Amino acid sequence: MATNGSAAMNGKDAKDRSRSPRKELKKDPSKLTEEDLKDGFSAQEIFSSAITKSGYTYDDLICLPGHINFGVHDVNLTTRFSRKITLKTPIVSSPMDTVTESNMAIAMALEGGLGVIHTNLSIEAQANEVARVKKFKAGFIIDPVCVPPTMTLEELDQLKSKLGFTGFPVTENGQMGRPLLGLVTKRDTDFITDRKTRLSAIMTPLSQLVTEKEGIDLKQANETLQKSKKGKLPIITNTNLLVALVARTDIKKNVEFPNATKHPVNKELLVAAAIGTRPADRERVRALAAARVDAIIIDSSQGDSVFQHEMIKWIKKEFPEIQVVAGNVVTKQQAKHLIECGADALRVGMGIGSICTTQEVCACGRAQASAVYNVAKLANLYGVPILADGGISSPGHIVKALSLGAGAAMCGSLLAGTSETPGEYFYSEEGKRLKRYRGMGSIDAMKKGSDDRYFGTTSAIKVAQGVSGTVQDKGSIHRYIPYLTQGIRHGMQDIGAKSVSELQDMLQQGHLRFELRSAAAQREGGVHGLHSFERKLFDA
Ligand SMILES: NC(=O)C1=CN([C@@H]2O[C@H](COP(=O)(O)OP(=O)(O)OC[C@H]3O[C@@H](n4cnc5c(N)ncnc54)[C@H](O)[C@@H]3O)[C@@H](O)[C@H]2O)C=CC1
Ligand SMILES: O=c1[nH]c(=O)c2[nH+]cn([C@@H]3O[C@H](COP(=O)(O)O)[C@@H](O)[C@H]3O)c2[nH]1
Ligand SMILES: [K+]
Repeated sequence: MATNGSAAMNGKDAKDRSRSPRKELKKDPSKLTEEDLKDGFSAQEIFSSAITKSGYTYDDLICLPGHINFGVHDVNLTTRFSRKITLKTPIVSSPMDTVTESNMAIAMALEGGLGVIHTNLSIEAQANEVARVKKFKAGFIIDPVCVPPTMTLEELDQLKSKLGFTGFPVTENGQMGRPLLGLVTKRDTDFITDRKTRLSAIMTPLSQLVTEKEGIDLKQANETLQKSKKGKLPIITNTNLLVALVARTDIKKNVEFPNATKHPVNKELLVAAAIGTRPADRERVRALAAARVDAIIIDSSQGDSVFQHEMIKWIKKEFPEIQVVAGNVVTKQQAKHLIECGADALRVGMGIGSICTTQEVCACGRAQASAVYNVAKLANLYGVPILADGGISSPGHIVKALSLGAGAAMCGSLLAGTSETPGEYFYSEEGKRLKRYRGMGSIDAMKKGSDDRYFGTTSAIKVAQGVSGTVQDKGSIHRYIPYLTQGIRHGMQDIGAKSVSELQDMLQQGHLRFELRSAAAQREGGVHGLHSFERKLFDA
């Protein structure tokens, strides 16, 4: 620059320049330096609040493309959830009562992510949800609906029409884990005209059943089913207690889950669960630990409280093998406090979720891209991963969260409405298939359970920090997560990052380039100028 400037003072050059200024500025392309080719801005330049004094969120930004020298399938999404847990899919489902119970946690873990069981349940019920995930074995039904021998065919008919399946184990008292007495299937029941007949009279008794003993694997179970030509195979203990049921129809549709998040030794799926910071939550932690939970998420909108500091230290002392995810935080100072108490990961996001009203009600929070970038930068110094929690409504948002330093994205609304979430589907007036989705700080959710977290049951006024609404049916997690991960892979390929760690190295070295988007640029980036269009998410 300085030499150019002084050259311009030189008489001859000054004359040339006045004649043809463009010629002077043209640079020999063979002499272009890295600096000449730099486009956009590093994250550091964008988020340095001293310059911008603004908070930005995902939609304010766009990632500039890099160079592609690998295929989309070569992109490796393996990432860190916490100090000790890695995931092959960087997606975690929120601890919300319309998002994650055991079915969701099982599906998320099978797809390589992780589910966090919400805490709006009694201690016993929450621990039971965790246990269901830990006991899950692909192809094995670990809690089949059982019936008692005293049940009549009439009652069985009602059960069948409600549940949609036809074969049931008959056990003492009709409970799981009790001695198996027999099995009733269509063959036993179809031609009986007196529907008052009790099952004990028509069931196939245990002595005539093909069964297998506890400990058998799916391959062996499959062989036995094929050899015996039966539809159902009860698995029992040496004393005939029912432990599981294997169904031929399930085996047929049982696919492999190569990305599943499993314990490296015992191969059980991993699962997390949320707790609060009240004294009674220590009892909850004990019950969750007994159910072999792998990670505990301390669920609070403002994690930097003495209550949480004490809880983290207590869990790490009592149950050092359990990973503790602390939060939520949005500033470096909050993050430092929680890391120094022993947090194994941090959850980042305040008031930015789709159902959140915290920023409006409490005036506190932070735009999410700024929160993720700043907290990740600090946490990275300690080797602690962060979860970008909330505000994710597309695979592109997940790419941006990873690009700003997050280990994984925690999603509520994005995953709500899938078939594995709690709650029944219903139809809107226009015929759309919907499920409920609500904030854990909404009046509805508080009424169900989180009540005393707020102001105690005696409090006269409940201030909502969330809303309750509906979302559209998204089908099964087993189709939806592959769509999301394929989208993320395309995004990372465009950026030129073959893995999450490579992406984050690029971030730290300033090689990852971003630009802020004006309001017009954001409009341009969306669908525009059409009379109408239909958005189909994927074709599979
Ligand atoms: N990510 C976000 O932006 C937000 C999330 N939420 C969700 O709503 C739910 C409830 O969140 P919060 O209201 O933040 O729950 P919280 O349990 O952290 O706080 C509720 C109230 O209880 C108090 N409290 C907690 N432990 C205490 C103790 N041991 N002794 C005395 N007082 C204590 C807190 O100071 C606060 O006033 C969570 O599921 C959370 O994820 C709610 C608001 C915002
Ligand atoms: O302000 C809030 N009031 C609430 O009632 C509430 N409930 C959940 N959350 C947080 O929102 C995240 C899910 O957000 P998304 O739907 O955008 O994925 C979740 O993961 C939570 O962090 C709440 N925030
Ligand atoms: K919000």
